[in-house]
Amino acid sequence: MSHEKKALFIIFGGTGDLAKRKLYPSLFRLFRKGSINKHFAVIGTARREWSDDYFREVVTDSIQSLKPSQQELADFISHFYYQSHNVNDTEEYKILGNLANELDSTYELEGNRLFYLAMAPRFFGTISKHIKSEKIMTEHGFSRLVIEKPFGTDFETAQQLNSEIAAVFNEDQIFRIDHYLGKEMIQNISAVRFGNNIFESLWNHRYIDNVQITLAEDLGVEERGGYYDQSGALKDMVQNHILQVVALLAMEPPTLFSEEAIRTEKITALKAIRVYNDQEVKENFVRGQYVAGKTADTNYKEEPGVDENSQTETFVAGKLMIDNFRWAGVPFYIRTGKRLSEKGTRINIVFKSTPINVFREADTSHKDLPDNILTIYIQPTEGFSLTLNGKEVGDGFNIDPVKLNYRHSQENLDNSPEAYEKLLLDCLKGDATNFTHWDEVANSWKIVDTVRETWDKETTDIPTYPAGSMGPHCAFDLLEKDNRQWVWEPDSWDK
Ligand SMILES: NC(=O)C1=CN([C@@H]2O[C@H](COP(=O)(O)OP(=O)(O)OC[C@H]3O[C@@H](n4cnc5c(N)ncnc54)[C@H](OP(=O)(O)O)[C@@H]3O)[C@@H](O)[C@H]2O)C=CC1
Ligand SMILES: O=C1O[C@H](COP(=O)(O)O)[C@@H](O)[C@H](O)[C@H]1O
Repeated sequence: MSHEKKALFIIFGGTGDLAKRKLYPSLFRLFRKGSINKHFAVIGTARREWSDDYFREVVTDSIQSLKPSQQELADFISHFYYQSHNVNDTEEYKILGNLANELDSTYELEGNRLFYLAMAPRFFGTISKHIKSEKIMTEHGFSRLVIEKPFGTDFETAQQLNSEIAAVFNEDQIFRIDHYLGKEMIQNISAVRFGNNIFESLWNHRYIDNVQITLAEDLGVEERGGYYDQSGALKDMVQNHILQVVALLAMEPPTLFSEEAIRTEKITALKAIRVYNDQEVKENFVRGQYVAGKTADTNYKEEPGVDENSQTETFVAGKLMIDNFRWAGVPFYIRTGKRLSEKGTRINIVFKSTPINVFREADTSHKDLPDNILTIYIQPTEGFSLTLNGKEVGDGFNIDPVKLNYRHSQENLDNSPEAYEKLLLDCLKGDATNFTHWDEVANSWKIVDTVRETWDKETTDIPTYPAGSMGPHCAFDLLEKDNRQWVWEPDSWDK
C-alpha cells in the first residue's frame, strides 16, 4: 500500500529563514522517501513580489546540500507555487483561496490543507481569522494549522493568542511545533524509561539524587539579535524546550504509548512543578549575559539588533522542584546559554549512593563512591552512557569507575530524519504526540512568568560570563550550596 500523503502546504512566511533552512529541505526529504509524491503542492506566500520561477530557484538552493538528481529536483520543484500576499490584506486572501482550489483540483489533494505559519506570532490571529472568513479551509479533507514558537510572550498573551486561534481551529487541528520534540534522542527518553525495567523501577526519589539538563550552545545570537533581545534565554529555551524535556523525564508512565495518554501525563507533570514566589526565584534561578572571551571578541550588548544597555539574559540556570510522590526532594537542575564552551545537549540522571560505602577502608582514594550516572546525549552525538563502579584490575581493592558508552553510528545519524521532517510527517498523519497542547503551554508560562517578573524588578546589573565558558559563577554556586556539582565532560566520543 502506498504511504503517500496528499496535501496542499500553504507556507506563510515562505520567503523567510525558517522556510528556507528547515521547511523546504524537510519537504524534499519527505518527497525522496515517497511520503509526499504526486499528490502534493506547496504555496509559498509573503509580501515580496516573487514569481513561481524565482521561488523555485530559492527552493532549489535550499536543498542543494541534499544533492538531488536533476530528475528529482525537476519533479520536486514543479509542485511549488508563489503568491505575493500581505497577511493584513483581506482581499488578497481571495486570490490565495482561488490558487489553493485550483491546485487542489490539479493535484487531486482531496481538500487536505496544512497551513504553516512561519511568521512572527503577532500575525497568527489575523491569518487564522482570514483562513476561515475567506473560506480557505475546506469542508472536506483535513485543515491543520502548524504554528511556530514563541507562543506568546507570557501566560496572558499566550492565552489571548490561543483564543484567537481556537475561534477558528479545534485543538486537534492545531500543531504547536517544538522542534526538540522531533529530535531522535528526545523521543528516546520514553524508550529508555518505559522500555527498561532496570531504569523505570529506579526512576523516583528513592534512587535518583538529582537530574541535570543542559542545552548548551557555542554560537551567539547571530542574526537574531532583535528578536532575542526581547526574549532572552528564559523565554527562548526554558519555557518551551527545557520544560518539555522535564515533562518527558518526570511524567508518570502512560497506560499506553498513545498521544492522549502521553499528553495527559505530561500535563500532570508540568502542573506539579513548583511555581516559585519572588524569594524562591532569587534562591533557585540565576542568569547571565556573555561578554567577549576566548571564543568571541564581541560582548552581547554589541551584537546587531541588541540594545547597548540590554539586561537580557543569554544564560539561565535553575533548580526546579516537582511536588509529587515520585519526585519529592529531587532537584531538576536546568541550564542553557549562548556562547558557552561547546554545543552540547545532555541529560544526566545522577543516582543516589549506596546506603553505606563498604569500601571506605579498603580504598582510601574513594572515601565517597563515585556516582552512578545515566547520561542521554541528545546532540551533537546521540546515545547513552552509564557510569558504574567496578574493581580496578590488580592487587588490593580499589574502585574503578567505568563508563558503558553507546552512540548511534554516523551511518544511522545520516539516515535518521531531521526533526522538522519527522514533525511535518506527523502533521500529515494527524499525530500530535510530539506537539505541545495548549495546557502544556499554559503551565509552562506560569512557571517562567514568576521568574521573569522577579528579574524585571532587579535593579543590579545582570552578571556576565566570558564567551567560551560554561556560564557565570552563580550557576556553579547554585549546585554547590546543595553540595552538588554540574556533571559535564566534553563530548569526545570517537565514532
Ligand atoms: N529561523 C529559525 O531558526 C526559527 C524560527 N522560529 C520562528 O519561526 C517564525 C519565522 O521565523 P523566521 O523565518 O526566522 O523569520 P523571518 O523574519 O526570516 O521571516 C518572516 C517571514 O514573514 C514574512 N512577512 C513578514 N510580514 C509579513 C506580512 N505582513 N505579510 C506577509 N508576510 C510577511 C516575511 O516575508 P516578506 O518580508 O517577503 O513579507 C518572511 O517570509 C518566527 O515565529 C520565529 O520565532 C522558531 C524557531 C527557529
Ligand atoms: O528554538 C531555538 O532553538 C535553537 C537551538 O536549537 P538546536 O536544535 O540547535 O539545539 C536556539 O539557537 C534558538 O535561539 C531557539 O530559538
